Amino acid sequence: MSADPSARRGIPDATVARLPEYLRALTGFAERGITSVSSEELAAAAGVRSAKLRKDLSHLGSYGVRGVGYEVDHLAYQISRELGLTQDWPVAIIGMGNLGHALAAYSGFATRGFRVVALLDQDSHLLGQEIAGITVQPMDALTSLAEQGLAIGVIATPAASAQDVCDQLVAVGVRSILNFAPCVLVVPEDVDVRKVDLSTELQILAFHEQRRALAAEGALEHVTLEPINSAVGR
Ligand SMILES: NC(=O)c1ccc[n+]([C@@H]2O[C@H](COP(=O)([O-])OP(=O)(O)OC[C@H]3O[C@@H](n4cnc5c(N)ncnc54)[C@H](O)[C@@H]3O)[C@@H](O)[C@H]2O)c1
Repeated sequence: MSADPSARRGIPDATVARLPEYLRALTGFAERGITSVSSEELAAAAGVRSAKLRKDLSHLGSYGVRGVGYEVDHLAYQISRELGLTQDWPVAIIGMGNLGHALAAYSGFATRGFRVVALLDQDSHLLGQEIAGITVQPMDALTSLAEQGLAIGVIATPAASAQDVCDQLVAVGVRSILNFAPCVLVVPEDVDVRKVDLSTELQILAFHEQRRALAAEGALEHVTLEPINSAVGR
């Protein structure tokens, strides 16, 4: 996914990171039968300031129409195309424990263009089991799966195994990895790794909660309490 259209057109990473949120908001409008939205309405639904939204969307060449706003379906299509979601992305999940089970059963991937094609684990007790209609396979199935086409590998193993699993994915040509294990993965330059870590998010919330409490006690002077979303550039 490194050769995506956004990178070619120089769309800032921060903008790319907000596009899924705009898409989610637009999908919500479409589900309610709303066909056009103002930048203020869309910005509010996505939790960003409208000036930032307009700037983000201008990178896509989408400026809206004065007095009308943005056409919901068209903008959703533009964003989906930019994110590569108009293509089909076959996904393999590795590590079918608690998290792997939950991810496999999550129907939201399919509706966003990510098709879970394989579930893998090294535990012989799990092999052959069916989860969400897909049979769990051993790790050596990776090579033939990659030959059939595998775009993204999701790592849901313990941290101690994650690098090894990552290396196996890279060896069969997978270039996009979503890592849930709490560790840093070492990959070649042309491989993209995204890390999901709920504990980090909780720690950030705890930090802001603590600052709020200290400010309320007057223990922190001259502290401006910014909205927490500013931490991710909203
Ligand atoms: N990112 C998050 O927010 C978040 C949340 C929950 C859990 N986690 C992490 O997700 C991972 C999985 O958590 P869990 O509770 O599902 O664990 P689990 O122990 O229930 O499942 C792990 C699975 O990985 C398999 N496995 C281990 N080594 C393997 C290898 N080399 N190749 C293939 N499969 C292998 C095991 O057989 C097991 O089925 C852990 O690293 C955990 O810390 C992350």
